[in-house]
Amino acid sequence: MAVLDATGVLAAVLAALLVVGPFAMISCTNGPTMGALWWSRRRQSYWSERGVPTPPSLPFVGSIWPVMTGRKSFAQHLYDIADHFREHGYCGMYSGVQRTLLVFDPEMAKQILCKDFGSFHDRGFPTSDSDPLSQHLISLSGSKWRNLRNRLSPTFTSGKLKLMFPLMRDVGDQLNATMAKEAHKAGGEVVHSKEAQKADGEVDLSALLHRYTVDMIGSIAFGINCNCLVDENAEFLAMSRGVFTTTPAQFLRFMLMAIHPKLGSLLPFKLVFSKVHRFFLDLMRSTVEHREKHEVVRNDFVDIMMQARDKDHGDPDNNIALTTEVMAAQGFIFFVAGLDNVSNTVAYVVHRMAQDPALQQRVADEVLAVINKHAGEVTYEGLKEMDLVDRVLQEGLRLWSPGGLAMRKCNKTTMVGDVLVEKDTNVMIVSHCMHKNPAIFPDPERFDPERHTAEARQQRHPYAFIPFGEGPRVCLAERFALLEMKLALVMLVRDFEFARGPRFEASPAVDTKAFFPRPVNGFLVRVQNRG
Ligand code: HEM
Repeated sequence: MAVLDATGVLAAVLAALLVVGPFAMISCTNGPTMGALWWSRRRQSYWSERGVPTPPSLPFVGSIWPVMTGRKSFAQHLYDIADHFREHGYCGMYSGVQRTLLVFDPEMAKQILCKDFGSFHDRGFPTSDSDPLSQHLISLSGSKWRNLRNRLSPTFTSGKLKLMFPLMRDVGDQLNATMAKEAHKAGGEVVHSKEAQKADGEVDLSALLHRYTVDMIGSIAFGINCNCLVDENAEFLAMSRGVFTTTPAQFLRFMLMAIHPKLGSLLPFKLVFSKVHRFFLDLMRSTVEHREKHEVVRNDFVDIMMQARDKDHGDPDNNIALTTEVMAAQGFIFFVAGLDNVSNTVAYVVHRMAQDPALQQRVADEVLAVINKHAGEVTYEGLKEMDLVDRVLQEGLRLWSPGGLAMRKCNKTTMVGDVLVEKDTNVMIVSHCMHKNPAIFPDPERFDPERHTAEARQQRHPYAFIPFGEGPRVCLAERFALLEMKLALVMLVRDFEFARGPRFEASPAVDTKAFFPRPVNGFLVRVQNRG
């Protein structure tokens, strides 16, 4: 979300000055400053007064200074705090003067995400009528969220996924074809002969799989061919990068929102670039017009939204009208939630297998045996039979941790474990911390798909491994994401072998400024034809 560079740091400094500056200026006139400092300190003593451990905090800024200065991503900073208090199962922190409870105990997570969902049904993200792309499932609250979620839930049922699978497989075939070309370009000569392979033959899997996910969401969510796997300069690819890019002004708004939501939403610009904003609105408008005019039925996400729109009625306070803008917001959030998460998890898994030829061979054996059984085809049913493929992806989700946080805002004071969580407290379930807890996953940095057998799952708390969140607000597209990742992995492993090349990084550096984990130099692996 927040990609921060030198200009971003400038914005962070501006944000800090904006918050601290006025008080500093008043300091010349002392009395009010002392009052403001006292007020800030008072708010920041909330957790210690209740015996909840917290990291150190700065007046007005709270515990998020490393994020404001761009030294750490928001998620990484939270992971580090949670790790420090791991034995405790929870801790407090402050964003500005706003209190947040971090939870990394499976039983408390279960209570918040599921048992007491009625007290924690929102994430507390602001939405605004003047910013139509903000009105999506991730941000909406209360009955409007419930109403929309109920109407969009049928998008990814098993029946719908089976209908979509031929479209998905077309994108998978294209991934396979583009991998062959990319490896050839890189000097691998994979298509022709193993012997002809030159010294490097490396391909950046992160970039390639990003193109795959854009094409997949374009096809499934918008019913269009984005052509990113075929054409590196496709417009959609530029737009998808725009989704993850933040200007200093937008970063300023983001930081102000972290300090206080009302401060951020007062600013007169939107969270995403206006060019990107217009692109998604125009795309949804033209797609809907085309379908209405030509009576196209495609059984995809746009169809589901159009059918739901035609049934719109009832109390506007509880109902969200599916205008073209609101539909565009849902398509937009698929782009935010469904690209890097998926592409980098698959890339990470292949990268791990490049370091473990025996595991890679076992995965390939399973893939080839199941494809053989299904008359040489990659089928929906066949993918469901691939147990080891499933487990290596689960292990990738655990270690790469693309969805390491589930956010909630308490809407009704509730006792959680031994902590009284008062209304308006922000709550973050730090699943990443549970996924790396040696008491739950011994030797946690080891890549071991055996952790995900049915027996192993039965032996741990059901909320100890929750890469897609849990409860009524669990990831809407969990089944789709798993199928999409499986398909990509199968299409790669079926025809190619992966190994360490000259630029291989065993532990790739992760971008400290990206919201979702992202490798700074991509995932470079050497590729050759499967012999
Ligand atoms: C590896 C891939 C993915 C991971 C790890 C992931 C993870 C998550 C997590 C942790 C949440 C929050 C759950 C909670 O608060 O309890 C979430 C929510 C969501 N995800 Fe995903 N996700 C993935 C892929 C996708 C894809 C491909 C899409 C869309 C096509 C998507 C759409 C959504 C939506 C719309 C929500 C909000 C649900 C709601 O609030 O009702 N996700 N996801």
